Amino acid sequence: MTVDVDVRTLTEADYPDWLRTLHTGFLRPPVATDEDVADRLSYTLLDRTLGAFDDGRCVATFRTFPQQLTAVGGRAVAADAISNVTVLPTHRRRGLLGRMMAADLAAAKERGEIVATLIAAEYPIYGRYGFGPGAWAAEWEIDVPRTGLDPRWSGPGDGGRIDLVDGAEVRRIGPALHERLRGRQHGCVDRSERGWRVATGVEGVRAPGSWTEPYYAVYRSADGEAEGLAVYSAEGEWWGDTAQPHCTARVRDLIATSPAAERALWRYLCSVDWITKVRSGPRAPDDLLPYAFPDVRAARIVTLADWLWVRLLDVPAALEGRTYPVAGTLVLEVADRQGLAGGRFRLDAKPAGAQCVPTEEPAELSLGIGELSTLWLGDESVGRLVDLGKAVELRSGAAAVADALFRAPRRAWCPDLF
Ligand SMILES: CC(=O)SCCNC(=O)CCNC(=O)[C@H](O)C(C)(C)COP(=O)(O)OP(=O)(O)OC[C@H]1O[C@@H](n2cnc3c(N)ncnc32)[C@H](O)[C@@H]1OP(=O)(O)O
Repeated sequence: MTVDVDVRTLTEADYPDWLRTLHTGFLRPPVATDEDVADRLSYTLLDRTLGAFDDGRCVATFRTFPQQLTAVGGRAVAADAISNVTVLPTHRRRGLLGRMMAADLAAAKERGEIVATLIAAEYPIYGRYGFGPGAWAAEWEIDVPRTGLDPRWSGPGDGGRIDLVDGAEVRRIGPALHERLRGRQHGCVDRSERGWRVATGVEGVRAPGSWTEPYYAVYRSADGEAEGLAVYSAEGEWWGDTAQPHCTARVRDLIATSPAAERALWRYLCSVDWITKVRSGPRAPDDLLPYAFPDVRAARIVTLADWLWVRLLDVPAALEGRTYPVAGTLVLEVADRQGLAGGRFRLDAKPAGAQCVPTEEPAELSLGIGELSTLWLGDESVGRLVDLGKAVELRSGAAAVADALFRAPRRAWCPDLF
């Protein structure tokens, strides 16, 4: 069935209807209170918010905002961050997402954004639009008694210290700490001031009583510099059948700018009396975490899934925006069904910098824009893509060259959900 549905940007008057549709699409109660509308409008960019309207009623939602995404090597590139994608169940599978996505990606390219990003609700949705999974997330569960850590531990032995602080202190030191992390961890995205206020309960609390104040632990090095932050809550049985407390610490955020701070914060969480389990929240699959314990098997991955999806909109700018561990040259044939970023490109990479330009030279490796987007964040093997039939080696040895160029020493990590 085809319907005459209008896809366009919003006016403020459209917003309550748009918000009810968003809630319905995400299976939340279809109610937009005045407070909810006012709060969300305070940060929503209406000219980057799309709706589909059937006979004047909003039936689909799509919102984007400008974002900075850290490339391999630490440089930030401009991203079009996509969120709030829904289509009402009455209007699904009629191409509305396709129309909104096409309009948005064209607008993002026009604005000069180099990549688009999103966190996918389901794996099969976004590959068709040229996205590829760029950073995976692992959630770990730590069985604290099994770690083999000395239970008498009461703080870092490296001259640093851990202090419990309040939300105001987190708003004071958190942003700078995160900026330093973002400058060294590819896959990270910038956090807004509002994000820190939401994370500390002073903004964005949508239902009375829905906010639970967490604990905030800050690691400071021997010279007093804040190098790490762990935000966690606790839940569980204080006194169960075993006459023992069994509590779980749920990590809402754990960021650090030094390995010492990171290790000390995991150690701290495993030293809190009554805590017998720790849930890590989304971590890089190669997180330091399990090796912080004498018994590495105490930390088990309970979920491992694609997390941050990336879509290159400008291949030369994206490939020049990251670093490469070795020097090498590669001619890539990039297919893009949306016609936004494909073509043949010659990459001249050196550790000091790269040049990428369109070329007529014979291609050495051919692949889709989604596969190149995945490789861009350094988290996939070209050889594996060739074996899967997702990349084709047109010159023998090209996959090995590409692997040497694209792989990063550590895996990408995006600690944020947006
Ligand atoms: C970034 C984020 O916000 S992630 C959140 C995404 N939203 C949700 O998951 C909420 C619930 N789902 C929905 O609202 C909708 O089903 C959406 C947004 C996922 C898809 O919207 P639709 O308008 O139905 O998609 P549309 O008709 O444009 O489909 C385009 C193609 O994607 C496919 N597709 C769409 N959704 C899915 C899915 N969930 N799983 C597999 N394939 C899908 C369609 O079959 C279609 O394939 P085709 O091009 O081969 O025919």
